[in-house]
Amino acid sequence: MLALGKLLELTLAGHEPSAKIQLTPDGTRLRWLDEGALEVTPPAARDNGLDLLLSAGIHGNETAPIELLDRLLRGIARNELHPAARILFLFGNPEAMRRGDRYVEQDLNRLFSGRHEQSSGFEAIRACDLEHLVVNFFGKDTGRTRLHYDLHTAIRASRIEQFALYPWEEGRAHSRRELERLRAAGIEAVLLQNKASTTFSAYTYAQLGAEAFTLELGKARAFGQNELVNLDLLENALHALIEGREVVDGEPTLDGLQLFSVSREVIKHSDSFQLHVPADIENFTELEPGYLLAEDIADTRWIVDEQGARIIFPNPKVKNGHRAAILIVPDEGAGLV
Ligand SMILES: O=C(O)CCC(=O)N[C@@H](CCC(=O)O)C(=O)O
Ligand SMILES: [Zn+2]
Repeated sequence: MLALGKLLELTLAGHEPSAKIQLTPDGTRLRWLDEGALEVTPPAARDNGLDLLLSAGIHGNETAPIELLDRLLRGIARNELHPAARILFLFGNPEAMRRGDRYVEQDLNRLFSGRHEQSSGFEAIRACDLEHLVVNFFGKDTGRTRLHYDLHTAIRASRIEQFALYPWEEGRAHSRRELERLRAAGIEAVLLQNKASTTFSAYTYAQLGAEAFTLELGKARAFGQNELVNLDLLENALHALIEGREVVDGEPTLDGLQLFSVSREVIKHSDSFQLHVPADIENFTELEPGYLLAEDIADTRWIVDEQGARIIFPNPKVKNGHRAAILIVPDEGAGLV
């Protein structure tokens, strides 16, 4: 296998490869760009016009998606997968990956869309570097199709194990076709966002015009302990995207895909913040109207008043000013186009 196919090994070892460009026997070019960053270019005759950004390790301890990208890249470097798409593979936070931690100094996934300019330190520099890498990858050619999957795992167990978060931009509708593709890739639910955010997928969606998603793929575990997460459908879908084949097999449908929208984000304002849910509560647990969810300084209280409300990402340990939970409600999908 080509040495650049071992991007994960190189990244975990903190090694810069001596040969930065390698060609597979079928003419696919691999180019190492930076720590954890590798561009794949198919031969011109096979290029189908898709620019596919695949990222994982934005949170360093979320290993199942990192291992998935490693398998895809090795498949290409072994000449087993034959790309028709241009692809940028990114391991988001190499230092956090080496430490097995979510982040080093601060959450990288809160620093995009220029938010890094208001900050400093390790993750702020990395967010700026990642933005540059992606801008250069997508380039100025607006005739090509831009697609970004930012792969994650969640901190806690979930009643719906594999789900997507679909970013938001003023005046832009969410795409039914993209959701059909996600359904075929084993995604069971999609959360339609309704406000701007500083995550990586929100950046590529709103600033760079890509179709972009954060994919949550089970519970975060250490390297080599991901056998309980079945990513076969997603892996098949990514093989198809990479090779320029149709992901949806048969008639496209959203049947079985659960849609939600954000009702409220619970923001932690102070050290007095209290979240009144069991420590082991699962994502997508339903909360009854009247439930006192959280309290904070100045008698701030979050009481559930939505029918069919569910909670995701409850985390009272986030820094002040950050999101400590999201309350979501079922969505009919009326705004899809
Ligand atoms: O499990 C948790 O509590 C957090 C999981 C996580 O990191 N989720 C992403 C979602 C990104 C998005 O909103 O698109 C994050 O919070 O960064
Ligand atoms: Zn994550």
